[in-house]
Amino acid sequence: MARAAGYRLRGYDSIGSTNSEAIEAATAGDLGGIWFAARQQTAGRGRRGRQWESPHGNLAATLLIVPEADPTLAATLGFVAGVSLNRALSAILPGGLVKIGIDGADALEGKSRIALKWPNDVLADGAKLAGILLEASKLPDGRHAIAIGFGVNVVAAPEGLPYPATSLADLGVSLSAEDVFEALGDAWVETFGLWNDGRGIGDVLKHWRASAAGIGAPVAVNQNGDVLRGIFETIDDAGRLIVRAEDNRRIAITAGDVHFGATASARS
Ligand SMILES: O=C(O)CCCC[C@@H]1SC[C@@H]2NC(=O)N[C@@H]21
Repeated sequence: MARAAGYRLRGYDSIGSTNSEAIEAATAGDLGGIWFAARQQTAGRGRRGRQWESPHGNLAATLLIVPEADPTLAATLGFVAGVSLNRALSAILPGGLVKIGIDGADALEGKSRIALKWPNDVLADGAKLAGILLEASKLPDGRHAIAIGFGVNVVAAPEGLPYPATSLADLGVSLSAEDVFEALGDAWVETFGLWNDGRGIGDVLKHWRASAAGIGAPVAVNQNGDVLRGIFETIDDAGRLIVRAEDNRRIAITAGDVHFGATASARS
């Protein structure tokens, strides 16, 4: 892999899972500021215990960091990851570029082809292009090592999923995983600076909301088989999904699978 602005880099041609490698390194006392990037994963992991396909040529990269922020704030790094990936991919995809000023939604210009889907997906033209998996491991000194895993479908998208998926190649972009990694590394440094040990989470969330898919639209949220239907109102300042339920209750959701549309089913 090419370059990892501001961090150490461990590159692999093929590996089981960059997230597993990062957590193992942290457990062995390697304390962060390291990117683990691979051209292929043989045991890639997705959210909620799912498998993540990482054929040769797609990007699999994990950043291992040990933030000073407390664990609740550290969990908001998923939004830093989403905003970073959104910035990197919006700059890469023709017609994907949207100018987002530091003040968030007010500075949004035009409409991007790239959107963020709560909690951790990146969509292109409505289909899943990339996913993020955030995992934490408690260190002996009480701090938490955070592994932030990014999977981007660069050359191929998985088939047979219950939702649409796409790749940069499908979208007519012929870039390498190295190119995408470089763009992601730069966008991460910028967005992580904005996060500022958690003090800037409000600004990060403004950016996230400005690129969010489905705000104001019908949504179905599947929480381990329980399905909540309503209108997706916003993401609150803790990063929770706020749904106005059909019985008018305002419900804050911390985990679940989201499906958009008036006929949103609760497929995962
Ligand atoms: O959408 C999801 O379910 C999250 C996918 C996260 C995949 C990435 S690829 C790099 C890192 N290593 C893994 O095993 N998973 C994450």
